[in-house]
Amino acid sequence: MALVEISGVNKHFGDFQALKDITMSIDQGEVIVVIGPSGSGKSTLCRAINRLETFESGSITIDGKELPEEGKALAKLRADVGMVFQSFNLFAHKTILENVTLGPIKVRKQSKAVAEKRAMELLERVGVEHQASKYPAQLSGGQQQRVAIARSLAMDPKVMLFDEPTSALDPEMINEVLDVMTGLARSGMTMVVVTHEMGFARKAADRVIFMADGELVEQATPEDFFTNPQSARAKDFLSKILTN
Ligand SMILES: Nc1ncnc2c1ncn2[C@@H]1O[C@H](COP(=O)(O)OP(=O)(O)OP(=O)(O)O)[C@@H](O)[C@H]1O
Repeated sequence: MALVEISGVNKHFGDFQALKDITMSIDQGEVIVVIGPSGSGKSTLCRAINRLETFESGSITIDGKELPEEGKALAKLRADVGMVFQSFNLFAHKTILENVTLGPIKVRKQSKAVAEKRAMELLERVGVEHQASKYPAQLSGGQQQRVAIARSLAMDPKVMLFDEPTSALDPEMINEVLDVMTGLARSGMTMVVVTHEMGFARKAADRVIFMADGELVEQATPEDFFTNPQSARAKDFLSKILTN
């Protein structure tokens, strides 16, 4: 069975249909990169996977379990699904180390010593271990986003969702975050990444999902998608981003 099963998902904002009958599955260890024009529903799909967005019909299961709509079960599910946003969403009044240990201590009931040891390993993995005692505002955007990745990893998620993780970064910081994500992809983490970074899609994706107008239009390996897109909409999208 696939780790994530998305089946017939429909989502409206008022009269506007943002997701149209989305069906797809994600295997353990698979890296999915979701691309498509602005407003095509990529973020909405990503957010539906951990119920930051509700949807009217269809189902999403993670590890065979249907997503609960609210309450403790939903909190547990969210702990299993790491999410990294465009805005880093770190706690401003907590140190970097506290940002990473908070979830494991509160939700996973780890001791402070265990949580701190693991947090330091993760901060080292993303290259910001020397910043552990600082506060988020003292770090660059790229460093803060790497802390956000470490914070998600500290919860030992089954799947990691990234919603345009480099869009808010200055150009020189984009690669340092993408390098961390590429390492994570190669380590076997199951990942769904919404991004406009086509280089990352080519390098790290097992499968590219192309969305347009709320539909899942195409899915293929990056090599097939970028060299031989099938639909007119994908060809049009690629011709625009290649000429920009
Ligand atoms: N909370 C909301 N209320 C109303 N409309 C919304 C809301 N969130 C998203 N939408 C609309 O749904 C559509 C899909 O939005 P979504 O953010 O999923 O697109 P996207 O493909 O991620 O776009 P981008 O690449 O620009 O981030 C857009 O037309 C957007 O305006």
